[in-house]
Amino acid sequence: MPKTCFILNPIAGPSRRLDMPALIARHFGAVEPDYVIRLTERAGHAVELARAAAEEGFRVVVAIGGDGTVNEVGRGLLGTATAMGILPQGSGNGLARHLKVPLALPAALRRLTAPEFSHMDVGTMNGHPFFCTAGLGFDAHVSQHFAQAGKRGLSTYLSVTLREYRRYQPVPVQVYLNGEQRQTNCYVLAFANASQYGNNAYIAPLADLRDGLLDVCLIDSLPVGRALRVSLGMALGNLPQSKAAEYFRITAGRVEAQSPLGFHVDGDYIGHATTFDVGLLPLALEVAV
Ligand SMILES: Nc1ncnc2c1ncn2[C@@H]1O[C@H](COP(=O)(O)OP(=O)(O)OP(=O)(O)O)[C@@H](O)[C@H]1O
Repeated sequence: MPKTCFILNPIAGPSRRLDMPALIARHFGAVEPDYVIRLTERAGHAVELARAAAEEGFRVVVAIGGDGTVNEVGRGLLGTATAMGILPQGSGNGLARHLKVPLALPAALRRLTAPEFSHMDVGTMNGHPFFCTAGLGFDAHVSQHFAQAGKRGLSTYLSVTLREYRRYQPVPVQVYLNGEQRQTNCYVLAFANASQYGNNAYIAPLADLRDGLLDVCLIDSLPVGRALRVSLGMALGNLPQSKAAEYFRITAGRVEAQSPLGFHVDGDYIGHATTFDVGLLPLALEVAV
């Protein structure tokens, strides 16, 4: 059993009152255990906790939460010899689903007692690492308003999405991908390292965590008929075939927006900017799943 540090985000996901220490003890042992559990106290704290655990020599640091927690733990572990595990406790759990981590906690914990180790690519957006997806436009706009909603969970997310759909206006952008330049509107410009946003919403179903490439999904406008095709395509995992979105594969890209545009990494709204540099760090993070 690898020496493991669990980092628990107590606010992630739909509120549940699980006795996590007892569940972990059942699988990892309660007598002289070779693991610790540490709770985050604020946003950003998991980066520091993960980095400290790597310095203490833990072989695996497990993020207990959703993609925001995974992002923080992953950032803390970049450049260290410690692997990241995931106990999915978020609302969307995009990376966990992509990596086929069991969503049922007992099964996920069992796997962590003897995990498989491998490396995955890491994306960067204006220097912010991402493990699942990053994006500009409507999805970032929704992340921003979701963060301000005061409530979390899927139903809040869906109601914010519908409300903001009626208000959102796309922004003209210059996009530089694979040495080609194009002028377009950015309704959604998603950069996918993993295939989905979470909740099996497949924005880039062919994305591969180990191919050294980011899959780019461009949607330049979203009238109602196309919005329905995009939603269905994301749910069925056949958005590329539906022709409701355009796809590219890149190792690096740049976007220049005519006016400030919001961006997110791994579902968390970061801020607004007018230039965006996107890159990839091949196989930069070790994962234990
Ligand atoms: N103790 C804390 N108090 C407040 N916020 C926290 C705390 N610990 C972590 N956070 C923040 O909580 C945010 C949400 O966490 P996370 O993304 O893991 O859950 P989620 O949004 O429910 O799941 P998903 O991203 O899979 O939908 C993260 O951005 C993180 O920075």
